[in-house]
Amino acid sequence: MSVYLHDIPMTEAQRRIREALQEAGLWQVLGIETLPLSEALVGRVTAEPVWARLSSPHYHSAAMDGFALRAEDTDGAMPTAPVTLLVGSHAAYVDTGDVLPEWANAVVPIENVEALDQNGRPADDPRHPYMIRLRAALPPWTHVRPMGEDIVATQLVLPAGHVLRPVDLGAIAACGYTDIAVTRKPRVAILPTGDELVPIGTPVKPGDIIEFNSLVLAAQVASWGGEPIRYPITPDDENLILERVREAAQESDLILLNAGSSAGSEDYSARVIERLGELIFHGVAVRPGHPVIFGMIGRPGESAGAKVPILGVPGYPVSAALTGEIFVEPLIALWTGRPATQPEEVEAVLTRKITSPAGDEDYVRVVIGEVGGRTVAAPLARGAGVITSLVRADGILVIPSGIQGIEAGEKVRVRLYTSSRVLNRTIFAIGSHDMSLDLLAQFLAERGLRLVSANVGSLGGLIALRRGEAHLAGSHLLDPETGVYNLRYVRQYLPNEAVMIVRWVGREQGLIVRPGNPKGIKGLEDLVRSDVMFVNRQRGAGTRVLLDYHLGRLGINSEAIRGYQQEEYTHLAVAAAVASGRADCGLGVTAAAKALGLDFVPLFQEAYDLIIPCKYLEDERIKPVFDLMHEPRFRQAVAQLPGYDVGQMGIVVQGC
Ligand SMILES: Nc1nc2c(c(=O)[nH]1)N[C@H]1C(S)=C(S)[C@@H](COP(=O)(O)OP(=O)(O)OC[C@H]3O[C@@H](n4cnc5c(N)ncnc54)[C@H](O)[C@@H]3O)O[C@H]1N2
Ligand code: MOO
Repeated sequence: MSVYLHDIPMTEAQRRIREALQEAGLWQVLGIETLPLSEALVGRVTAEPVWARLSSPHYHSAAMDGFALRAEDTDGAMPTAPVTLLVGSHAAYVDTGDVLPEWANAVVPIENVEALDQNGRPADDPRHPYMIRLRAALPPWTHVRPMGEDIVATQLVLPAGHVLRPVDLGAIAACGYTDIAVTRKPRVAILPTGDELVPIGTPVKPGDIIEFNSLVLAAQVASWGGEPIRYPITPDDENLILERVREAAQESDLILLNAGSSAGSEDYSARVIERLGELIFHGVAVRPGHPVIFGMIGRPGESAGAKVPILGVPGYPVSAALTGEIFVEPLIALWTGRPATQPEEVEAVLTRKITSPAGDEDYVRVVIGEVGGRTVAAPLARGAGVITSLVRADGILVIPSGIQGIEAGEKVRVRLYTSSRVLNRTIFAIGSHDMSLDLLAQFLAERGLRLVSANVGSLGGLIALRRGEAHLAGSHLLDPETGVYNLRYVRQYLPNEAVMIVRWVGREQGLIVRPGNPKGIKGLEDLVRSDVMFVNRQRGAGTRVLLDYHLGRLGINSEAIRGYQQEEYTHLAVAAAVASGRADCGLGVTAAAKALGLDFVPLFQEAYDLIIPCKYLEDERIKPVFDLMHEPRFRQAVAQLPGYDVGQMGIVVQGC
């Protein structure tokens, strides 16, 4: 039977991995080594319990600088009836940590005694007086650290399977050890493959992909307690890949063969594994990451039984990173003898409907906020190539394989990447994205706050506010009848919610044209020229509304515009259409033209407002947003963005 790209359920994949490793004698800790405590052992796992050899302290020790004495000798001491003790026979000076004299059982701090000379006058050297006078009695063992206060010899200090932290090393040394038995770090070979890959730092041309999966996988392996070995890029050549894998099998405990896992003409991973050993599965019903491969190959130069597990890690960066989390982390946990990581989970309300492929376990990246007493989760981009979806993610929502989707408003469980404490310091914005919000996020971070934004367009933002799922929404919806921004839409979509509309920025919209503006395009009037090809935004986009509004005012019939029907979904996609020559111009923001080195014909200033429910105006998280609107340093930073105007920032369009 061919196992080639046939998805099996996750539990079946886990079972096959376990059985293959059990058979190879690898379903256990890989090895134990005894290392000096002076080596960097933080993150290593104890291989055996640590039983104290010594007590700590291992003698009765003074806990204060002062005088050791017998507590009984101070009985009856009072402010009006002091007790005097002779130094030498009844009291002895000690520093903190000194051995307590055999005969003593308490220490009085030096500042609590009168140090006197033979004549009862203050002594010249208070540490070596003739006698001391006390005006309070001391109970026995006052200011003494008795032997074993910290650790009693024979006591369990740390169990086996414990991940060492800096403080643990101190306790181990204190209880009499110089070295410790820890589990061996699994060596994980990481082999990036692909003709299109170029090393980090190489100037790129179209088709080149900066090789970074090996960087991510290596960092994951190191952070989980393994020892990564990164190999150079191997081109898409079956024999070269085979040679590299063979080489890696000699020096590693696990091989991660990256990319070439799917069904493309140059996807060799499965074949290479078959040639070197046994292909155990190819395809698991998880998204992203479904073409993952697992096999066992022989270890060259060793007995026939010696095997090395190999994972074919899918090439798409999100798939690669998640494959690390799902498959590699538990193996490193097993081999190092620690429990697998159990992420903290929260229950959250989903802000947007998501669909999921039937039969697959689906890993949806989400951002999370605490809004109006509820925890809400907004899904991020789903593409397996969108590494920033993992960078931005606060957690992962796993949709089980039997479920084909989840409706907005349903409760879901999310595995957290971000600590739940941080979520309380998060402002959750849903709506139209604007670059100035990225700056706002930076300035808020200086104040210990996090701004998380989910970009769903202006209208989507108003709907999120209506459902109580955001603290604020950015919006730039023009009313074609009045030429006023946002007001009418807010009344229409939020009839029962008191909200403030505050002007945030003015943004320049204009025509994105090729460098040097070869067609001499000056305004919307030029769109009807027979030699001009236009590219449009999709219906419902704020920019499309703006275009139609101005065409109407100028009396231009959209049917006369060549390319009016060509629709793109983002500013950057419009710019890309112009850059490639598919269109001569399109309406968009300055920044999109700049990003692709294009020219820009400024036409209109549009308003981008923040819509904030009145009930959040007093929220500790929202106040700094208003402070920043008036802070010169912030206004200046926004004004420096190309095509931005902050002249009206902070003006209240509709108050509470
Ligand atoms: N006919 C099918 N095609 C694909 C399937 C399928 O089931 N049938 N699955 C898709 C899925 S899902 C994934 S995931 C990918 C897996 O692809 P491969 O493992 O074969 O990897 P490539 O095609 O070589 O690369 C995919 C993508 O990732 C980039 N990449 C690869 N390595 C690196 C690296 N080290 N650093 C950064 N980026 C990397 C590569 O350039 C590609 O853009 O297959 C789908 N196709
Ligand atoms: O399922 Mo593929 O693994 O990322 O998109």
